[in-house]
Amino acid sequence: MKGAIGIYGFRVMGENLARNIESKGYPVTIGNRSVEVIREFMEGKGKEGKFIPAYSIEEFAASLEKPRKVMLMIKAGETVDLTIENFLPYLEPGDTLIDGGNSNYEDTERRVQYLEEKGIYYIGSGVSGGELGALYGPSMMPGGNKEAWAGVKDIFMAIAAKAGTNGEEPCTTWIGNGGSGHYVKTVHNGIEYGDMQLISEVYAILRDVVGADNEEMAKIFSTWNAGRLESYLVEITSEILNEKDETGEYIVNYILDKAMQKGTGKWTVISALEEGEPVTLITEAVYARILSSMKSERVAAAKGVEKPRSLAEKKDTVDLLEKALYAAKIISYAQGFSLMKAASDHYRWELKLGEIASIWRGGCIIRSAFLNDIRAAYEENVELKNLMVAPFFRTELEETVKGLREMVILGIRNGIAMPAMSSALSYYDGYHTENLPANLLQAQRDYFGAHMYERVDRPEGEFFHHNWSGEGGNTASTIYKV
Ligand SMILES: NC(=O)C1=CN([C@@H]2O[C@H](COP(=O)(O)OP(=O)(O)OC[C@H]3O[C@@H](n4cnc5c(N)ncnc54)[C@H](OP(=O)(O)O)[C@@H]3O)[C@@H](O)[C@H]2O)C=CC1
Ligand SMILES: O=C(CO)[C@H](O)[C@H](O)COP(=O)(O)O
Repeated sequence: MKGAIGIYGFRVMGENLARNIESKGYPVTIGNRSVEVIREFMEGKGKEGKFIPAYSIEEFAASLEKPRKVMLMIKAGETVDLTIENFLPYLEPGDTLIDGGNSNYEDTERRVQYLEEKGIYYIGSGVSGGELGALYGPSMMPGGNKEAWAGVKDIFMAIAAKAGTNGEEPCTTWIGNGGSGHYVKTVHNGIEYGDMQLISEVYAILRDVVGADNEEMAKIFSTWNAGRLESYLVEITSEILNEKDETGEYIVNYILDKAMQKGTGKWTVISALEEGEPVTLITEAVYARILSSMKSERVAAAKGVEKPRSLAEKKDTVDLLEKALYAAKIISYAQGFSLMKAASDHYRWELKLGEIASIWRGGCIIRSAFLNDIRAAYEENVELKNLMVAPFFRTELEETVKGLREMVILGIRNGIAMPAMSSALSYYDGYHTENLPANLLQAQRDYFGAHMYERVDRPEGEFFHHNWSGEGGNTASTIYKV
């Protein structure tokens, strides 16, 4: 028996993905740098299935059907470069290497080109869904060398989560060339950071202002999960809040409030700055994790600082929080999708935003009911500039932004940090403002540095300089961006 595909890297994601593939009838070669993991698996869960254990890279490559398909599920970074080098002596032109980890899209872009020169097809594929997603159906975002897609498409389609009314639409599609698959996964994770921060801010208001207990909060999230906020993250939040340990204590109450991160949120923000896209909510979500990690500084600073108290009526607040969460979520996705559009234009990836919304409906961490509405918005208008101005979302926001405004005010009145919600509101307000105060800012730039400005009574693109102090000359600085 030869492996139809090989999974190299056999921890949380690799093992579960391999079991998923095998359950669909494909024999799978399995390997890992530390081979004990493979031995243990073959003595346990792997005994019965069509798994082909490989205890060296040479054995791994030899056990695969040709042309070979090797999927790496390993730690991102230079580990991937090292592993590619280790595999190269055993691969032949026409073979395909897939990186299913959370790699940086720029690395993937480089690796696609590097391997193309050697005749090896390279796919950088985002895989989302965590442990259970990998096992029962993840969302997968493959991009890279298109010629390789035909060879792996059937396996990807078979193992991906299924969405849609009939549950028959696979949550995977070819994303585009170069590093586009990993780029889309990076933005997915950025949006994931945003969703998690928003939910955490709701939790802070419920816990610290409303005074709701874990059981009540779990019920609130569970009720929301039956409505327009239906999503995996809202669902698991309800379960997390209810979970007790063996002593009967709520586990979440004992978890240290220091958030960690592996880097994909940061990459989203770096890309947003490079593309000139105001992805403020995800940026704040990344900073919120960083601030949370400064636990000892926070503890010291908090001593003796009294929080303002402004109580709120429970029923009204819960209703307003639902609106706030929904509005902020729309705004966050508007930013994320706008970023993907900008990157797509920049890198000429031709990303199909409706399809991306579609494959995020199942399997992945940000799966939610409202991705159906996002898909519909892009189906209606592929050139949509911003989700907030799509007719459906415009109406939804008109109804819910009031809740967001009220909850940000409530947070401010109670000294609760609401970075994601307040940045969402500022973005919404800024985007819907005809006259921003940037005229004054432009005047300041021109005053101190002769950087020039455009005028409201002249066509855009025509630049002016004024000698504000009377002492400067008429020479203006040139217009450019570094
Ligand atoms: N966990 C999750 O929920 C998700 C993870 N991902 C991504 O999938 C990939 C795998 O994730 P996960 O299963 O959590 O595992 P980890 O991210 O913890 O990575 C561990 C794997 O990387 C291998 N590895 C580390 N260093 C090297 C090296 N120098 N050479 C060869 N192999 C090495 C390990 O081998 P060894 O056992 O020998 O140490 C092990 O197989 C990562 O890129 C991750 O970001 C994607 C979606 C969800
Ligand atoms: O890719 C994922 C889900 O889609 C991972 O779970 C992700 O790595 C989590 O990121 P972080 O550790 O930065 O919170």
